[in-house]
Amino acid sequence: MFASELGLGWVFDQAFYRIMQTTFYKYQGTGNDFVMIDDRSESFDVQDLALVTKLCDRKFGVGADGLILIRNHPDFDFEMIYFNADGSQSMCGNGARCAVAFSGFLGIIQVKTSFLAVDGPHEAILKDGIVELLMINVPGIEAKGDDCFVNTGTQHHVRLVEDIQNYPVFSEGKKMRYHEMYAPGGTNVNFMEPISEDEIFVRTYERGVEDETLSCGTGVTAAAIVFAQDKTDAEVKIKTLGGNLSVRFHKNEDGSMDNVWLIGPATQVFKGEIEI
Ligand SMILES: N[C@@H](CCC[C@H](N)C(=O)O)C(=O)O
Repeated sequence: MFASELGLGWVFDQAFYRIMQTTFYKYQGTGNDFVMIDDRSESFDVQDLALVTKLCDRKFGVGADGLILIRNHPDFDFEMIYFNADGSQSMCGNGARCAVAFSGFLGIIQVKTSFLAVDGPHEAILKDGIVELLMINVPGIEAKGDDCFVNTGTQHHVRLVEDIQNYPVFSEGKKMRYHEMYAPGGTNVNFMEPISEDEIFVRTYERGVEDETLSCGTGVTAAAIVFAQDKTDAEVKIKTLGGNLSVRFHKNEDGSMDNVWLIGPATQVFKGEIEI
């Protein structure tokens, strides 16, 4: 209802309307796209999952694979709060790279940053539109039949396949995403094919989007770790449907990984106003 309907007049209508407006930005990292909101005022209601799903809806909202809030934190440059398109929360590698680029745009950070995400603290370097993101340490690779499972801040099943361009990512991904061994939370599902001795192609079915996305940062990190598991210091190039990324890591004697870096572009696409 407008204020004028309450007899308060046009001036109050304008004030009331402005209060409802929030600026958002759209970012993409190798085609994984996000609604990005500077929420340092903490005015976004994080309990309002219907609003998150509405904003991410590609027909009725802005349209995105996820929504990210940037908030202040006493011990870090900023905190990233990430929601999948269905309102669930997790770590997001491409989202974190976009959050770093957005924080640079907002003037919160310059080149180096340390910020907090749901899986813990991260460091990153922002230079010429490329974000190098330090991921959490990875405890190791678990065998899952012929496939593998790796936690790179969130859950990832990884399968080696042939002819990846024609692989049924949606149907096979959906099967593993809901497989009983991952119940009740489920998992993201990645399919990878080696291109050369240091390059792979990766396609991902993403939990929370419930579809294949053009790229998944934590997913390609998991795939790179499986691919180069025999190396002590690895550098893997990755092609996705949405562009190119790279991952480097150090493998310890106990099978764990540290110094895990995800590297690639993060780009602002447009800016708009929404009523929330
Ligand atoms: N696209 C993300 C992964 C998002 C998290 C995932 N959907 C989950 O529920 O774990 C990325 O770039 O890492």
